[in-house]
Amino acid sequence: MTAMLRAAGVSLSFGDTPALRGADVAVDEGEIVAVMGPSGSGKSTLLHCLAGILVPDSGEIHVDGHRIDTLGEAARSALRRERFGFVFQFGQLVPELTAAENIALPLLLSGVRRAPALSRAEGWLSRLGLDGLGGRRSGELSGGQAQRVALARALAGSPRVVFADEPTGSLDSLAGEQVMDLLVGAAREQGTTVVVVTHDARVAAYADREIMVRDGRVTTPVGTS
Ligand SMILES: Nc1ncnc2c1ncn2[C@@H]1O[C@H](COP(=O)(O)OP(=O)(O)OP(=O)(O)O)[C@@H](O)[C@H]1O
Repeated sequence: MTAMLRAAGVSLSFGDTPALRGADVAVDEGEIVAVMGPSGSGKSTLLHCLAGILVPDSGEIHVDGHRIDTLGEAARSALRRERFGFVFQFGQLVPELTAAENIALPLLLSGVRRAPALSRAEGWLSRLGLDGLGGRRSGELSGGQAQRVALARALAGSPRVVFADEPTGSLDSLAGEQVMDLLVGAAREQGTTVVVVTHDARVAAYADREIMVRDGRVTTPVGTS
């Protein structure tokens, strides 16, 4: 079976700082993988390479069997828009837009008309327990609510892969659990592949598999094969 995501011998430095040093990883379609490891070990950099945000200095990145690190910025940006969803630690909602408009934004950017995009956004709001909050702006939402809106925005376009970087890092444990329940539930239902960077063992427990990044390389955690 072709891996949905594959990094082979990926190295990347920021100036003199090596962030990745020959990282290898493969993630199957529909798999939920937690990326763990010490601070500064290269987890976010690996996620950004797999997602086509950063281009490695050497090595290869393949998505669904196609090499992407050789593509130009426009093609990688189209790939991200069409196939990937993103959730970051601090939601990163557009403050000028309402919750519903934030969720609808990627749909609008991919050519869905405003009315159906907003109606799909409302469907996600209801599914995530946010009925009635569609008209609020991000400053009028709690952290947990805003993060659920960010999750809906990531999922609304039915992406093949969701990349989440510390998605619960700014939340208390109850709100964090809600976000992970919703992310994992939706991913399982839609067969979405999920890569989640986390320091939190409770978040990693939602994953099918944990990978450990140390000193810019992927290692397998002790005690697993
Ligand atoms: N934009 C950047 N410019 C310069 N150095 C960077 C940049 N991004 C990351 N680094 C460096 O690359 C290394 C890996 O960073 P990365 O953010 O991937 O680690 P991480 O494992 O995700 O860390 P954390 O768990 O603290 O978020 C670190 O030494 C970091 O300081």
